[in-house]
Amino acid sequence: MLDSKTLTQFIIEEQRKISGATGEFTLLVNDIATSCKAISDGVNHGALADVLGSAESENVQGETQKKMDILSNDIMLHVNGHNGHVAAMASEELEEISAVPQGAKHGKYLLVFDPLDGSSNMDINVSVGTIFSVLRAPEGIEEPTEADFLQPGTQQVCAGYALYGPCTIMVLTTGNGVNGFTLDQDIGEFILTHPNMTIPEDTQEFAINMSNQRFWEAPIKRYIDECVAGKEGPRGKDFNMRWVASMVAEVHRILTRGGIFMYPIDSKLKSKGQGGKLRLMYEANPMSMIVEQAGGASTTGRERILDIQPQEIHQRVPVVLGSKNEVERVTGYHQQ
Ligand SMILES: O=P(O)(O)OC[C@H]1O[C@](O)(COP(=O)(O)O)[C@@H](O)[C@@H]1O
Ligand SMILES: [Mg+2]
Ligand SMILES: [Mg+2]
Repeated sequence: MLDSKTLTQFIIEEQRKISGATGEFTLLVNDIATSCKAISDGVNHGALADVLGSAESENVQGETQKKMDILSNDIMLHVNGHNGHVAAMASEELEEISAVPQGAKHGKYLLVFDPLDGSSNMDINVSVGTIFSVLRAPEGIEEPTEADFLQPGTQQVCAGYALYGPCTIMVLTTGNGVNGFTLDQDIGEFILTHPNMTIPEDTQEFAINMSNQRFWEAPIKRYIDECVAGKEGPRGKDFNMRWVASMVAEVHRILTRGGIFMYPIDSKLKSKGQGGKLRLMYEANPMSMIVEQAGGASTTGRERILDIQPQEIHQRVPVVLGSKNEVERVTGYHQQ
């Protein structure tokens, strides 16, 4: 085991290639990794600790928060807010952005995160995760505002997730490919186990919540009908289907064996005045950077997600991501 690289060693080596790197980014990634180790420990305790079930509160999305949503949010804020590497943070579980505590040193990064993704799976012991995105804070500004966070996904310095499944894995990119690290619970270190993850351009596996079928737009209906028609249909090949209801688990499966994941816009979401289900800043953007860095593609069905100019911190967008040729086919159907 000791001949494998730890996450910290890997990031230090990467940063050495960047002239002018101060080491602050390495320390930030270390803090995020520490946060995810603590969240992993919480998740793994399940009913042994008071982390299952709902809290008596709602988040800005109008969703009833799970106890683990709140605990993981507190962990991310506490661990990353006190070490002087971030200037401010934003979270799925907070309506407003969170400035670093009074008196704490301000760092040069902005941290955006979904502290617990797939939280509807927490009580049924199915994989959940944490998703994060790192942006640069505007220089010389003491108190960043929400507007400073509203940068297109192409401006991300780093994006990653931790998946709390049968084992805990952290996957991240700093713009030089995608690497995965498995948490060795014995030594408490993330170890490089999945170097240079890539997504095959073709796939025969799709993921979508089929129960929304009657609300879908025609291009999505056509694409899924053709997949379901299989060999006998215009695609001439059979497709398999998966739906874990944790975006982190879907994306990890796609990074591991290919696939296409879709949470498209539909008439039900539109009727609620929503631009999609998933959130741009802390779900779609970080996952899109990872997917593109692994050779895949990520669109709304109509445009590249990383090119979108964000309008507000909890903005929702349609998501179609994964194996390049399938994503391009779905996007093509939207243009016809
Ligand atoms: O409940 P549905 O329609 O299956 O949606 C599942 C999707 O919602 C999410 O759970 C939303 O994320 P949160 O759990 O962080 O709110 C995604 O992880 C997942 O892909
Ligand atoms: Mg989520
Ligand atoms: Mg969440």
